[in-house]
Amino acid sequence: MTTTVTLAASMRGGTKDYGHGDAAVRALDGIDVDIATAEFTAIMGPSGSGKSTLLHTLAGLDRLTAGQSWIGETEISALSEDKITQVRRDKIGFVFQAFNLIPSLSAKENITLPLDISGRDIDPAWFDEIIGILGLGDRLTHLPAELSGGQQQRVAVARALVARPELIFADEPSGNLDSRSGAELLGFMRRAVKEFGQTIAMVTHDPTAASYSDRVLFLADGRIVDEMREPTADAVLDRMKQMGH
Ligand SMILES: Nc1ncnc2c1ncn2[C@@H]1O[C@H](COP(=O)(O)OP(=O)(O)OP(=O)(O)O)[C@@H](O)[C@H]1O
Repeated sequence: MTTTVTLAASMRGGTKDYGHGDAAVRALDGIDVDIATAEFTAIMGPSGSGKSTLLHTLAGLDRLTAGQSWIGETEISALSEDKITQVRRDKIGFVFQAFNLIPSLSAKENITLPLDISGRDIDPAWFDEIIGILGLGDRLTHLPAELSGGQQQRVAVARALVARPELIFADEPSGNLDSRSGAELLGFMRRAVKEFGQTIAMVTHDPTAASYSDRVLFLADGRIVDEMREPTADAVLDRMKQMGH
């Protein structure tokens, strides 16, 4: 029996240089990677190994110097900035450490902003489900400044999920949270993958956070040097130690 894996994102020969001459840094050095649909992928590696650069170039927030990358079937490395912006808006949700909530908008307005911007309707049942699972029902009229860090982060997750993006990119999503809120958030992300078929790619330094994923990619010096399926926190920690982290 053969099974076809659908790809939510991929990269071939991904190379990214910053700066010029003596100051030049090769942040990505010929990366080949596939992000399968309905899978939770964690990206780990020492500081400066290229994790954020990989996430940003996969998401079309930054351009490769050489090589190709795709979101679904669309080769974004071949598109103009305007077209990339459109692909990002239509297909991608972001959960970054700086929550990027708009201070003057309520939690609910922040959550529905991506749909409002792209002129799409809100699916009320889906909205209610996300809000229920994230426990934000009694916080929807609050401004971000009136919410705890954990609640703000959950608003950012709800905003990323509400448009049912094909792919969510997360950069240290639990980084600013206490361990209980972090575990809740990661548990929810895992549920979104298992129960709703959401695809998530997440950068993290934390072996426990990585253990919520289906697959960990290990980066070193801009290259993928290893991967691990069904990771446990201990196995990830051992691997990181071997890498001299
Ligand atoms: N805008 C930039 N200009 C110049 N160099 C950069 C830029 N962004 C990243 N770099 C360099 O590229 C390399 C990879 O950086 P990147 O942020 O992707 O690593 P990382 O693995 O995410 O690191 P960390 O875990 O510390 O966040 C580093 O050497 C970094 O100094």
